[in-house]
Amino acid sequence: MKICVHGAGAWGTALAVNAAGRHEVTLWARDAAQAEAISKARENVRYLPGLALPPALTVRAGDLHQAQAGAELVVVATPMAALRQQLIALRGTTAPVAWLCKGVEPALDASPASYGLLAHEIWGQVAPELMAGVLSGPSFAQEVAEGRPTALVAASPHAAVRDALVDAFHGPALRVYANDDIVGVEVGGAVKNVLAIATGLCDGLALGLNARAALITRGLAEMTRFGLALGARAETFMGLSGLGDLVLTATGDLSRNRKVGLLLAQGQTLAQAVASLGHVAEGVYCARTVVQRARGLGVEMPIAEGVVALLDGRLSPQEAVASLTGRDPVPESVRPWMRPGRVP
Ligand SMILES: NC(=O)C1=CN([C@@H]2O[C@H](COP(=O)(O)OP(=O)(O)OC[C@H]3O[C@@H](n4cnc5c(N)ncnc54)[C@H](O)[C@@H]3O)[C@@H](O)[C@H]2O)C=CC1
Ligand SMILES: O=C(CO)COP(=O)(O)O
Repeated sequence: MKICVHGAGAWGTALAVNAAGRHEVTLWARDAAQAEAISKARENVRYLPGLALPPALTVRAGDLHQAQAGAELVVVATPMAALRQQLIALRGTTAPVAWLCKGVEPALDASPASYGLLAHEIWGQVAPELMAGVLSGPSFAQEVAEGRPTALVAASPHAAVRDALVDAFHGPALRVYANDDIVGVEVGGAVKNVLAIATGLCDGLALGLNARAALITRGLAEMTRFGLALGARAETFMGLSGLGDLVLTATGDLSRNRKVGLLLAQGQTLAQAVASLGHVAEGVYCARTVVQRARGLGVEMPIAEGVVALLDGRLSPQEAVASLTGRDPVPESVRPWMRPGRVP
């Protein structure tokens, strides 16, 4: 199978490396100098150091459509902030297209009517004619590149897209499950990043394992409520892109989002924490939008609200914790926490 991966960051490079042994893979970088450096060193020193690229993997820059000529699958591996422009650039592509980004597009402005979109909503807005979907699930790039066992989920309303993703990436160490609930899969991938900032903060403040388990469980309830209000299926949140990715990102020290929480707990400013990562931490950019959309839907997301107050500098780490521990008692069930008249 011929595959073209757009975006030579950590995740695009890792998946390209993984598939290169079985398929004809091209990794496209937007920056010609970056493509040349990767090609020469046969290593992505900037984003995935220490891993030799297989000889079969082609790295190139320049015209996107030339790079993907003849591809039977196109993978967009850029951060969420670049997805809109990538999908516009991909108009006219007849091969299945899948994005890997996990987030929500930042709102266009601060007005209540303007909210950020999930990836499939951007697709619907700018290039609905594409056969498209998302590949998500608990997967640190480093481990996938090293060939360690990993399970992903391919979600799309189009069976052809789900099948192409399974054909491309399902292999000896990488399992790819199919799901037609693209809303649920995308909500899981975006909200877990916000919750990982919260658990990073919790662990950085040494609040204990009980507190972390509470945050993960109640975080899953918030994620599910938000997803249900957007039309997702509840069972998706018990799957790879819900519980699976939440557990991985909230507890795994390879997570950039978790690292942001840990660094904020140490007293770093958000700007310092983000600068020290060298990679994108999508939770920083989508937390505000998630909360804004949840408010519009009448969905309560107290943990995400706490993260936004922390990121905005309205609450200190200790005050953000107090804003959660000091809440009035509520029932454990997911649905009653939705405001009246909004229960799906
Ligand atoms: N790294 C990981 O373990 C995983 C990351 N993801 C998601 O994949 C997405 C990408 O993450 P990473 O590769 O880790 O990010 P990264 O920070 O390692 O690299 C981002 C890459 O995107 C490129 N880029 C940025 N804007 C671009 C544009 N307009 N056009 C083309 N390329 C552009 C950058 O040059 C860079 O190569 C994020 O949404 C992330 O949440 C999902 C699963 C695993
Ligand atoms: O999405 C990921 C793992 O599934 C990567 O998480 P981070 O972006 O927090 O590193």
